[in-house]
Amino acid sequence: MTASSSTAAPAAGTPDPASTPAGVPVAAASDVAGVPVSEVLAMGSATLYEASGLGCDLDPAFRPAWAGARLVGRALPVQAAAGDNLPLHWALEEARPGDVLVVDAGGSPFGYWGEVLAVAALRRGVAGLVIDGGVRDTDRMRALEFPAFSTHVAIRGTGKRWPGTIGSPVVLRGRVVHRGDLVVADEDGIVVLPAASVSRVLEAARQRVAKEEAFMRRLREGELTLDLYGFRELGRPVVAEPDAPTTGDRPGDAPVTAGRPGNVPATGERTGEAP
Ligand SMILES: O=C([O-])CC(=O)C(=O)O
Ligand SMILES: [Mg+2]
Repeated sequence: MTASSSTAAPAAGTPDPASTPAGVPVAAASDVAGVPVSEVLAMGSATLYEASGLGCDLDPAFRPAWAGARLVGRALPVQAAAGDNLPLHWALEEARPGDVLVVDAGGSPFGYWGEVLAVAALRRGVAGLVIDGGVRDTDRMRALEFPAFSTHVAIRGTGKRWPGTIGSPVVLRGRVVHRGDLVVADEDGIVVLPAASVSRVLEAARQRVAKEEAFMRRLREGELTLDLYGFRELGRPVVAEPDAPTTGDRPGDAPVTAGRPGNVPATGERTGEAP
């Protein structure tokens, strides 16, 4: 399930230990609970989001710990206290191959996770980490090709006082994540799909990909998105002539060469300008 820009296609098998350049075992699989990993990664989070029709995106504050990180897996929700990563150590025992640890750590800037936990996670087939909190050792995680997504990169260490919860739903910045939801994360963002929606969303995403591929063939031949999508009826902008003079009064003023089209409301119009 782990994948990165340098891992073009996940190895076949569930899990199929491979070896990173660092010599650390990596679990990779061609599918997670029947979901084709390489196809889903190729679709990407944005296509899945659009195809889903669901409010399934996580807050854009979640970013990959290293460029090219991406993952597909089943959510294993973990609740941790601020500045305490004890539940993450327990979660590595609970996790099954193909799981993604989805951790609510309250958004605190601590180094909850790093190289040591990544090595342990890879050995157990964990597909990656999503944490509302901090990670560290990011260059080592890149070398390990362990995909981690977090709201902070932070070096401050954590305590071990509260073992937390594992497997109960967590709320990440307003989105509820249940155990077994499908998590897809890449550089565009993260989607969390309810398990019951996955086959419908994948089929809708396939149709969207096919439609966009057909559109892109036509765009390469010179057609415009305005016509392909039927956007012309939605309104026509005021377009200044390339050599039209500006008013010259204030820097940044747009050239004024045409009137307002009939379907644009007059509210917000600045006074004292040419019609
Ligand atoms: O030690 C920790 O708690 C987090 C960390 O840096 C690692 O896993 O390497
Ligand atoms: Mg460390």
